[in-house]
This record gives sequence, C-alpha cells and structure tokens, in this order.
Amino acid sequence: MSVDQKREPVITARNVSIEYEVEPVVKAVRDVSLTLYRGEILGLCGESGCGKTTLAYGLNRLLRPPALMTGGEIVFHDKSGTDIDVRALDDQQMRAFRWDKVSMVFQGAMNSLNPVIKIRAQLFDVFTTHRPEMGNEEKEKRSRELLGLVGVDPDRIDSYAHELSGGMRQRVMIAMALALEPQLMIMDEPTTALDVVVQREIIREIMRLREIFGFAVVFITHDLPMLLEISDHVAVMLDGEIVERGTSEEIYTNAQHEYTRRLLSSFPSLTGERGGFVRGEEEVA
Ligand SMILES: Nc1ncnc2c1ncn2[C@@H]1O[C@H](COP(=O)(O)OP(=O)(O)OP(=O)(O)O)[C@@H](O)[C@H]1O
Repeated sequence: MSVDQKREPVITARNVSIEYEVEPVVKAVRDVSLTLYRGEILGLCGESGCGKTTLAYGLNRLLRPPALMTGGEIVFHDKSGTDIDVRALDDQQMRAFRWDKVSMVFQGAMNSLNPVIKIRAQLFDVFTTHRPEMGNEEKEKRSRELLGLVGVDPDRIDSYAHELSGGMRQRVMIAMALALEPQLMIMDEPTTALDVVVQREIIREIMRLREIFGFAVVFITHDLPMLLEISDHVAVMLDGEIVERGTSEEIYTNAQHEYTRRLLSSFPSLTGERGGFVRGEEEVA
C-alpha cells in the first residue's frame, strides 16, 4: 500500500450522533467525527456499552429503531471519484451500496448462514443480487476462489453450513463480505466466538487479504493487545465519544487520555515485564 493511497479518504463521518429512542433516551454516539483512509485499519476500542457497535452500524446505515441517527453526515468517497452521501441513499440504493462498497462481518455472522442450504447457493446469492449479469460458470469460479482465499477447501462449496465448524462458517462469511471487493469492511468482534488459535488464523488471513485487495477496515474488539497489533490507527471511545485517536504506537507508548491509560493498564500483557510493543509484520504474518 503506497503512502499516497493511504492519504486518500474512503469514508468521512462528521459530527455523527446516534440515540436509542427509549425512555430515558440513550445517547449512544455523541458528535463523533472520523476519517478513514484507503487501505487503513482503524481499531475502535472502549469498554462495553461505549457505543462502538452503534457507530459501526451507523457508518453502514444498518441501524434499526429504536436507534436513530439524530445528526451528522457520512460521506463515502468512492474510488470512481464520486462522493456518496450515505444518509441520503434510498432503500434500493442502500442495498446496492452495502456489500458492494462497504461490507460487514459481525460476531454472530456465521449464524446467519442458512444451515440447510449449500454454501454454493449462499455464495451465488450474493452475485445473483449484485452482479446479475454473471453466469453460473463464473459464479462457481469466483466462489471457489473466495473460499480458497479465506482458507476453506473450495470443495466445501458442496457442504451445508451445518456441516462446517464455527471457524469455517465465519470464514465463509468473510468470503461473502469480500465477494464484491468492497472498499471498506467493518468487522465487529469477527472472531470473538471462536477459540484463540482459530481467531489468530482468521486475523492473519484478514491482514493478508487486506494487503492483496487494499480495502480499509474498521475493526472492533475487546482484545486491546490484538487491536494495537493489527491497527494503523486506534480510536478510543468513552461514553459515546471518541476521546483519543492516534497511531497504534502513539496510543501504546504515549496515551494522552487518562481513560486510555486505564484501559491499557487493564491488560497485564501490555504493561507487565514481558509486555512489549508487538506490532509488526513478522508478528502478524
Ligand atoms: N436496542 C437498544 N435499545 C436501547 N439502548 C441500546 C440498544 N442497543 C444498545 N443500546 C445502548 O447503547 C449504548 C451503546 O451500545 P453499543 O452496543 O453500541 O456499545 P458497544 O461499545 O458496542 O458495547 P459492546 O462492546 O458490549 O458490544 C449502550 O449504553 C447500550 O446499552
């Protein structure tokens, strides 16, 4: 990824506020502004309930009532050069935008695969919806390629989802999220439900795929050491606000906000004697 590419923004959020219209109202995201650059990994961290998921869903306009975006602007800077006002898209435009430009993998994504339908049909479905001109032969080729890319034996295309392990199903979901070569992937605890070894393997695959395809990533996890390791920039949320943002290294070595320092100190592996700054290709690869 060249430096120039990194300086080109892919999405900008300005003064975004999101509330849950319940009694009393929950101000889950307050006046958040952020810019994500092409190919960049932005890690979002902060304690449970600080608004990470709400913000991530807001970026992809996946919020459902009682959630309501009460203010702000989200602009997607398409690689064609067109700026897209995400909040102004109608339902049909939104369906085309999702998966195509921005895709999302969340913790329970693997459970959204239909257990009694073959993987082939579920992958084909993405192409049928978004690339109606694509013939079956090409769909088969692309689907097999995608499975290979995420480390699933392409012959598994003939399996039913219920025949696959959780890790494999989550990989299939990542394959689906990659299918249309989106410019941004939002990953909300994509590996949390899996065991640690499988988590590591999948994260490594995501990093490798990012190198190949150059998509940007918003990555959410409670695993702060891992987040620091994989992210270019880290944004720290507290009570719906971004209170600090910096490169992973800045956050790790020179956190300015008291809350960030507390968050870091809650991970002994980051502060203990054996802790060290672990980010680096050799660690990820
Ligand atoms: N459907 C809902 N109705 C009312 N309040 C909600 C709803 N969903 C989330 N909230 C509240 O909004 C705030 C932000 O929640 P959100 O899930 O975005 O936080 P989070 O940082 O992603 O948490 P976690 O790390 O636990 O996933 C919390 O106070 C939460 O209780």
